[in-house]
This record gives sequence, C-alpha cells and structure tokens, in this order.
Amino acid sequence: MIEVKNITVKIKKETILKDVLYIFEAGKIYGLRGRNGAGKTMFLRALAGLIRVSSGRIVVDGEVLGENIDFPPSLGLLIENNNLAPEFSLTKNLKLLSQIKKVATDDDIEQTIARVGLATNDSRKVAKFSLGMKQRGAIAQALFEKPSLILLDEPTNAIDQKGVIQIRELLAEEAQRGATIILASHNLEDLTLLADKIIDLSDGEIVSDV
Ligand SMILES: Nc1ncnc2c1ncn2[C@@H]1O[C@H](COP(=O)(O)OP(=O)(O)OP(=O)(O)O)[C@@H](O)[C@H]1O
Repeated sequence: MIEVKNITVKIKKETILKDVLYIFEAGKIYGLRGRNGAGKTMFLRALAGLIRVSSGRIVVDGEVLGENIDFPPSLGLLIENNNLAPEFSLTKNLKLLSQIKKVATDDDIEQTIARVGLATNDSRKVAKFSLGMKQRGAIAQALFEKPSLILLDEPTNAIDQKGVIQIRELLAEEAQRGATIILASHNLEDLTLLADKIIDLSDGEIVSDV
C-alpha cells in the first residue's frame, strides 16, 4: 500500500504538486490523466523517490520515502526514455540489471521478454530496435523482477495495436499477482480498459478520482 499524505512538490518557486492526498492499494491499477504539464510525470517521479517532496509524506508499506527508505524497495519504473544500454541485447541488459538485486532468474528474464512480445533469441543490440521494440523492452525492464510497485509513464506509446492488447493483458496479470500499478496516459482506451480508478490531475492537484 502506498499512502500519499498531503504532498507538495516545489521546484524553485513553482508548485508542481499541491497537497496531493491518495491511497494506492495493492493489486489495483490506477490511471493518471491530465493535460500536458498537469504533473503526472512529477507525481510518478515523487512516488519513485526520484524527487523529494517539499512537504507531506509518501509511505510505502509503512516506510517513509526519504526517511526510512530512499526508494520503494520493490519498484518497476518506466518514465520517459528507456534506460536500456543501446550497445547490448535486451537479454544482456536484463541479465546485467538482475545482478544488482538478484531476485530474477534467467527464466524470469526470458519469460518477460516473451510476454512483452519480443523474441527471446534476438541477439541484436537494443540500438537496432525499432521505437516500439525499445518501448516493449523498457516495459520488460520494469516488470522482470516482479516488483510490487509498477510506475509507468505512457506505457503503450509507439506500440502497435496487437502489442497494445498484449501489454494491457500483461498489466492486468501483474495486478492480479498483487502489484500496485500506476500509469500516466493520454490514451483514454488504456485508462478506461485497464484502470480500476482514474485520477484526474490539473495544475498539480487531484481534481477527481473515478
Ligand atoms: N525538470 C524540471 N524542472 C522544473 N520544472 C519541471 C521539470 N519538469 C517538469 N517541470 C514542470 O512540472 C510541471 C508538471 O510537469 P509534468 O512533466 O509532471 O507534466 P505531465 O502531466 O507529465 O505532462 P505531459 O502530459 O506533457 O507528459 C510542469 O509545470 C513542468 O513545467
């Protein structure tokens, strides 16, 4: 469970998030909706521990972000550009990353690559991937360690129609496994088909939650 307790985020003099209060439950998918600049990405960044709140608290399973923990301990993240190393294959990227936490096996890596609709035996460098393939690879990176919190900014960007269906199914399965999923999207279909709750952000404030 993620408790967002009246957080405000200020960068220089600008207030980016204003007194945001919300509770995200395990096993649910939440969609963040709002105009360009509404604060969706910044909200995801704050939840990921990538920016610090100016006031309020984010509590992840009882631990306060920035106090007891620097980052959510079990986090899958896709924000803006993917972080895959272009000079390696996707498998090698995930194998290298898996050395850090040592929670994912080679089987987990292979299965995740297949689940995002990519070939498990593709030895090409990520640099040679198409845009949509890179995006699928980035989703694989966010999911391969079976994290309990999954934060995704525009996950279906650049993905073809069949792939979008695949990714939606995949995210529904992740929620069924018990993950909390929060995704920012301009794709209304993604939000309405996937999200248990749609949170509307406007000028850094939650204006509705349906
Ligand atoms: N690196 C930054 N430094 C300072 N302000 C920033 C930075 N990045 C974004 N902002 C500001 O934070 C506010 C929220 O931006 P954010 O990127 O969260 O919007 P968004 O809802 O994700 O928009 P979009 O739909 O365009 O992705 C905007 O006013 C933006 O100008």
